[in-house]
This record gives sequence, structure tokens and C-alpha cells, in this order.
Amino acid sequence: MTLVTATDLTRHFPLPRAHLFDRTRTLHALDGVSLTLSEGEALGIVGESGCGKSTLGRLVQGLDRPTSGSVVRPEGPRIRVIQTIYQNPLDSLDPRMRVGRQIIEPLVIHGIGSAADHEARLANLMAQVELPAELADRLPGQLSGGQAQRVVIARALSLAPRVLICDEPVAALDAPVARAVTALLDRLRTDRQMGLIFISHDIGTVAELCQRVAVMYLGEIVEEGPVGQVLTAPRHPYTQGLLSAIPRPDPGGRPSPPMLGGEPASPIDPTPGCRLAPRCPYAQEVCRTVTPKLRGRSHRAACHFTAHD
Ligand SMILES: Nc1ncnc2c1ncn2[C@@H]1O[C@H](COP(=O)(O)OP(=O)(O)OP(=O)(O)O)[C@@H](O)[C@H]1O
Repeated sequence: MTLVTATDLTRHFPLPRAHLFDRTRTLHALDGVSLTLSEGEALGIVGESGCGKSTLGRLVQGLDRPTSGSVVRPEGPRIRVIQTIYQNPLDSLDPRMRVGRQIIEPLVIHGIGSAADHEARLANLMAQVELPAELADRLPGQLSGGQAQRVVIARALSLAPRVLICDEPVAALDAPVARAVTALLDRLRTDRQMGLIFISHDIGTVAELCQRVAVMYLGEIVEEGPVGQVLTAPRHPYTQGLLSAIPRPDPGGRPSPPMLGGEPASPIDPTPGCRLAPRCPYAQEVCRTVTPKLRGRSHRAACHFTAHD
């Protein structure tokens, strides 16, 4: 069953003019992004910093309105059906409130259940995120980073969301802790048949956790499909470049140089054509003038010169 359908989402930010007679400039944070998320599915969103991943998450949850396009979400109060967790748990927690109280706070705010219910729910939520019950009396600053992120996850789960958006949830954690939290998210997804949108710079974690992945470049999805296909047989030069930039142990020789040179172009007033063209080793004249559309059935790529099924 489909939980989220986003259609042609665009989010533009008009930039203030430095001088009265300057023309208005517009930052294209997101341009024409469509995606779906099914029950029990984890969708990874990858791409360089500034490509629009967080903007997409905010629009899907409804924290920000699109300039155009639409999002269909599960039935029910928006705040309850979709929850987001962020990179730094301490930013989302009140430093002066005991963590047990913070986990059940959404139930109190929304008037769900009695005080006795809350106690039982708290014990259950802490067990689900594998936190010892005695930590409930601590303040956030007395927890490790991994424990604090588990508190944030427990609080998000208190409202039984159908979709959990995870915006770089393990980026601030040490590798073994990050792996444990990723494994927890995977278990919660299967147990609760939640949809996960997993925003990450870390392609390795996306490969482990997600069934599908969308690769973004400068506000657009350039490739999308089953993780196994996109990450082992990428069709878009941008995805190929992103994967070639991951350092791998190479017993035979030197690491291959990254395929894409330069920095992403500016998202301000982008020109027509493929946004990767200035950095792409395969770019031809058509790439500078005609915007390529996502093509393909389950594995889709937006490139004039790649194979499509
Ligand atoms: N409120 C805003 N006003 C103006 N520009 C914004 C605003 N929010 C985001 N942007 C711009 O939109 C673009 C996309 O930002 P976004 O945070 O979605 O990218 P991201 O891929 O999540 O980056 P990161 O990985 O660094 O978090 C960036 O160029 C950013 O500067």
C-alpha cells in the first residue's frame, strides 16, 4: 500500500535584491521531484550537500509548503502520521526535562491516554528502542549520543507514525553506534511496517538499510530505483561519479580519481538543459539545451545518453 505520493514538487526561494534595480533572483531548492513510498519500505535519498534533500523531507512532512506540486499523505492528523528525526538528538531534546517525560510528551500534548497509560507506553517505547528503563530519569546531557538518538526515536514512535523521515540520523555517531541505530531503524520498519525516508550522505548505510534509492543533484532526482541496481549498475553519470568518489580498499593499485570534477553549479536561476552538463565528461550540445526527463520503468535515470529499460 502506498503511504506517500509526491508529485512534481518544486520549492523556490526568492532571494532578496542587493540593490533596488537588480532583477529578482530565485534559488531552486527543489524542481519537479516526484516519488512514492510504500508501507514497510525504506527509500534512501542521497546527493551532495545543498542538493535539496532536507527541503524534500520538510515538504513531505508538511513543515513547508511547495511552490508547486502536491503531496498525498496517509489519512490522519499530519503531525502524527509522519515524524522526522534529525542528525543531532540534543537539538531536538529539552536539556532540562527528564527523558522519560520527553518520550511521552507528544501523548500529553495531544491528549492521548491517561497518566497510567503513559507509564505503560513509556516502558514499552523504551524497550522498543532498546533503552534500559532506568535511563528514563536522566537528563539528555547525561546520555551518550546513541542513547539520546534512541530517546528521539522513542518519542517519534509514541504517536505511532506511519512514516518516519530520518534526516542524517546517524551522521553524528561513531561507526559502531551508528550501525546499531541503523539496525534498530531497520527492525522498527519491519515490525511496524513503517515507511522510512532515509536522507544520508552515506551510501554504504543506504545500501544496507534501503530497498530503493533516489539520487539528487541540484534540486532534481537524476536517478531512482532498486538499491541493488542503482548502486551496482548506475545509469546516470552523476551517480557513477558519486560512487567512484567513495574510497574503497584497493589491493591492486591506486584509487581511481573521482569522475566528476568541480563543484555543483549554483541553484540560483539555473539555465535549461541538464544541470550536470558543466561537470559531465559525456556532455554534448543537447545536454546544454534540453532538460532530460527521468525515463525507465523501475530503474529510472534522467540522462540523454544512458540505457533505459
Ligand atoms: N529557507 C531557505 N531560504 C533560502 N534558501 C534555502 C532555504 N532552505 C534551503 N535553502 C537552499 O536550498 C538548497 C537546498 O537545501 P537543503 O538543506 O534542502 O539541501 P541538503 O541536500 O539537505 O543539504 P545538506 O546535506 O547540507 O543538509 C540549498 O542551496 C540551500 O541553501
